[in-house]
Amino acid sequence: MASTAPWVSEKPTALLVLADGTVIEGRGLGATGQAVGEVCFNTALTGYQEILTDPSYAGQIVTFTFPHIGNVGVNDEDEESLAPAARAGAVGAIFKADISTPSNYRASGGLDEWLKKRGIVAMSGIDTRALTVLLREKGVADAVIAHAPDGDFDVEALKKQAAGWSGLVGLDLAKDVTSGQSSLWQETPWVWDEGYGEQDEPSMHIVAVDFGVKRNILRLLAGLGARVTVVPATASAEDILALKPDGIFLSNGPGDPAATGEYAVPTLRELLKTDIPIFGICLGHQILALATGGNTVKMHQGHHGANHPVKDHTTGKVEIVSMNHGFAVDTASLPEGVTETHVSLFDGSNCGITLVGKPVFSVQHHPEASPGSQDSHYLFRRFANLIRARKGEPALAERA
Ligand SMILES: NC(=O)CC[C@H](N)C(=O)O
Repeated sequence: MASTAPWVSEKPTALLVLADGTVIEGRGLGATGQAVGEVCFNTALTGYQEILTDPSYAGQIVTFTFPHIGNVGVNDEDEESLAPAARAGAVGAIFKADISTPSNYRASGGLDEWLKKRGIVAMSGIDTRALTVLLREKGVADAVIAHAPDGDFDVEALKKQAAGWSGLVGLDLAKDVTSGQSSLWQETPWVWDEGYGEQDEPSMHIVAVDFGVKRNILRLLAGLGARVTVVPATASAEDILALKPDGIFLSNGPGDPAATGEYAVPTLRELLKTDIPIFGICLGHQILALATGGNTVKMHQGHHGANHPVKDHTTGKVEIVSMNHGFAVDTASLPEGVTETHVSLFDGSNCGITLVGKPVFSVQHHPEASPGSQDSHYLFRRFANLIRARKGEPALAERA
């Protein structure tokens, strides 16, 4: 099937080629060349820069259901990835409307230039509603997004490339985006130095295992009054414990949790033998579930948005959250001693667990709210309270 959007009358300068041979034409934006990845749709109305720089999107091409993306430009603070390289984040982006001139007091530049600089291949002028319907019906798709300003494409080669890609199942991508593990950036361990939030003197030490950590998570951990040391995804339990943490944080990250779990699960099982509080988000949640003996499964279309309802069974409250995951913890696989704490009200899938009698819990969604509502910020205070309880300090109010 070839589909040309009615408003594209010129020669297409970008193609999205799905593994099943579907070819969708549009206007090229951002980096030229091509990128292979899994196409998913994100329903957030805001936060496109946070979304595109979320390292959990490595290996993925994001199509935005909101039609007008780019109108507030880009700035340095909204960058979620700590690594400057393109591969620490989405590899491709799909928009309905062309990018307009940025209009916002925070903007330091335009989205198109930024996409180019970051190496993200993008396209506009396509019917993103039709593409979303297709992804909802058939599930997320392996694809190639290609941008050639002269409009010359070898469509057959692109089809072959899309069909030949392995897909995300079985892929450990955390090792590619974690700090210290690649030539991307930082030596590890390193200490977060963008401020301690509310207090000058840190009162606790949190070691964050970086599977592709987002900047706003580190900001919020520091905001608890913590000194935060970041270690690579492959850090051993010995390395982590040598840092004498008061709490251990397991970050979000890209790829298949079972693949990353091959090295992360044995480490975590060692850490679970201690009484140190542990908090996991997204990939960190999935790895915790795997460490307890549970399973993860690939989802049909995943959850990607900033408007998902999740229920916290421990309080009975519903929170509106940011989501970005394509794998999920299989609730039925959770062993005795693991309690489900949160559930998605969209499809009933698992969104949180706690280990009975242990100061250990994790959630599937993104309580750092980047982008998205701040309903789940209380989870950071819940973590701080576990650490404070172990130190004999009084609890903070969970909800501000
Ligand atoms: N945001 C995340 O950490 C995503 C976790 C995992 N890569 C998934 O897609 O389910």
